Amino acid sequence: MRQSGAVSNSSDSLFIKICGLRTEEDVDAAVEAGADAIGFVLTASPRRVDAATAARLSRRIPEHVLTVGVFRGESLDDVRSLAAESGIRAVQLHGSEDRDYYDALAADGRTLIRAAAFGDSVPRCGEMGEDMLLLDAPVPGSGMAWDWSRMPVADPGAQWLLAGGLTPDNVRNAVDTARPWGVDVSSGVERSRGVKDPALITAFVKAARAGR
Ligand SMILES: O=C(O)c1ccccc1N[C@@H]1O[C@H](COP(=O)(O)O)[C@@H](O)[C@H]1O
Repeated sequence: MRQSGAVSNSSDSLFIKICGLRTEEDVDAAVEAGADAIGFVLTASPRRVDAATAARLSRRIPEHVLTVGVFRGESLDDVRSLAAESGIRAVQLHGSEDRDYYDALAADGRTLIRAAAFGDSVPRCGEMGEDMLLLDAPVPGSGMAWDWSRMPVADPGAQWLLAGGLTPDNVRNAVDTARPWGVDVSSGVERSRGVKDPALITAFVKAARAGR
């Protein structure tokens, strides 16, 4: 792994990313609960924030928590300028970006997360030079789950995150079944679409790490 993108878990346990945060209250809840990464959606979504808001919220986040910008289909120039303006350290890409695109962001020193839908062929972490691979449902941010039970027979490589339809109620079973390096959640910690619930954020982190 590139040194610039090196990522470690805060507690040598499951890596936990909470995504789509928009308020100070939600950011504080995620940090206090022990999240390893916090995501800001900088692309079209009910959870979208502008770069200035992401920058303001990022200033509340301690250094050991990775700040992530989520993108889908933006040009390289747009991602670069939004990442610089918001001050996020990692970039999560949901589009069909090519290797040159990844390499350019890596050269900027960004940690890279490649998002892919789980399908017939399982992608491997690092194929595009990314630091983490996120395996998600076909529609990201929809709250829809996929068949995690297929994961023990597939091998996506070291630092892969399970996403798609996770909740405080199902995350422990999902982790025990699929054995990911980390998990990522958005819809499952919301009281309504795009509106996070701090109590659900706390419950998610607690449930994900239960017994660890
Ligand atoms: O949250 C969104 O609206 C979104 C938009 C565009 C790309 C990704 C998005 N979210 C990502 O979706 C997964 C899982 O979400 P969920 O828990 O099933 O709602 C997560 O990685 C988000 O970062």
